Amino acid sequence: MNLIEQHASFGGTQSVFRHTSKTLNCDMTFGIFVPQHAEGTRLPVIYWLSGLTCTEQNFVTKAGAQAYAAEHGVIVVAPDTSPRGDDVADDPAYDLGKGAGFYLNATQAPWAAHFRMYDYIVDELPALIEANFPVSERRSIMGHSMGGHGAITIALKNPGRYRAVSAFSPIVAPSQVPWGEKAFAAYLGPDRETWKQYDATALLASATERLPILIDQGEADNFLAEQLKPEIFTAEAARHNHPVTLNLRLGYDHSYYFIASFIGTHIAHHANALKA
Ligand SMILES: N[C@@H](CCC(=O)N[C@@H](CSC=O)C(=O)NCC(=O)O)C(=O)O
Repeated sequence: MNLIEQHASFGGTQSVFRHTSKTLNCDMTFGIFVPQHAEGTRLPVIYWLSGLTCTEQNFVTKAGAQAYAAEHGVIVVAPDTSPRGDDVADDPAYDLGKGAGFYLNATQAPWAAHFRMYDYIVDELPALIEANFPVSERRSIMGHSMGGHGAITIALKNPGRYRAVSAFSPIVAPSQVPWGEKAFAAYLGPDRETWKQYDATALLASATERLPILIDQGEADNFLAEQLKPEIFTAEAARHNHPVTLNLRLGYDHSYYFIASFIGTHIAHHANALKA
């Protein structure tokens, strides 16, 4: 692991590291905020998953999470959104290939060689963090848009692994919206049955843990009607008695201005669950 940058922030440190990922078969970067803490203590950790076109930098520099993580004494890890490098397959469009890993394990050429973001986020990255930073086994997960899809699906597929899950403007029904249909067809192939394993709405029926899901959604979000459709998810959650809180925020769009406005309430929500 190599340190790329480090800054003092709210009494703690915001760093970016690079490491070689065996899962993704390439070098990856991630951001990590570690609050001030007593020597020898281990802190709970929140994993943040970013959206389309992002690297770790978008969250680290725009969300304003450090102040709240410092206040609550939680570590926050923000990985990149896809494998990177010259030999990694890509597409000219912003919603496929690099920057658009969709937090799944691709099965189709040319993607399958590197695009295994599901295994990276669930297994390799936490193992790396737990071996090198003062984290406890109390972990939670949150994300934005494509990263909200990642956070919710990963929590639903891994009962007992996360103590809280939340999302900003998540893609909750990828099999039913253009972003998801395009990415899932490319990464997983045309058989829609295989898509269900990464579709939050489809996963609700078989979930074995009813971990409450907190969602904040901007009402003025340009992607709301075509790509996000939270009403599909809340209706299915109600059918399965899965607790979902959907806060519709008047006037807010899809941007990090929205995330920064409510990241404090999400980190407080996670901290409560992580410390309970
Ligand atoms: N470039 C695209 C839209 C890209 C975009 O809005 N990306 C969002 C996430 S969207 C869902 O995953 C984002 O977080 N961007 C980074 C940022 O710093 O705002 C277009 O123009 O349509």
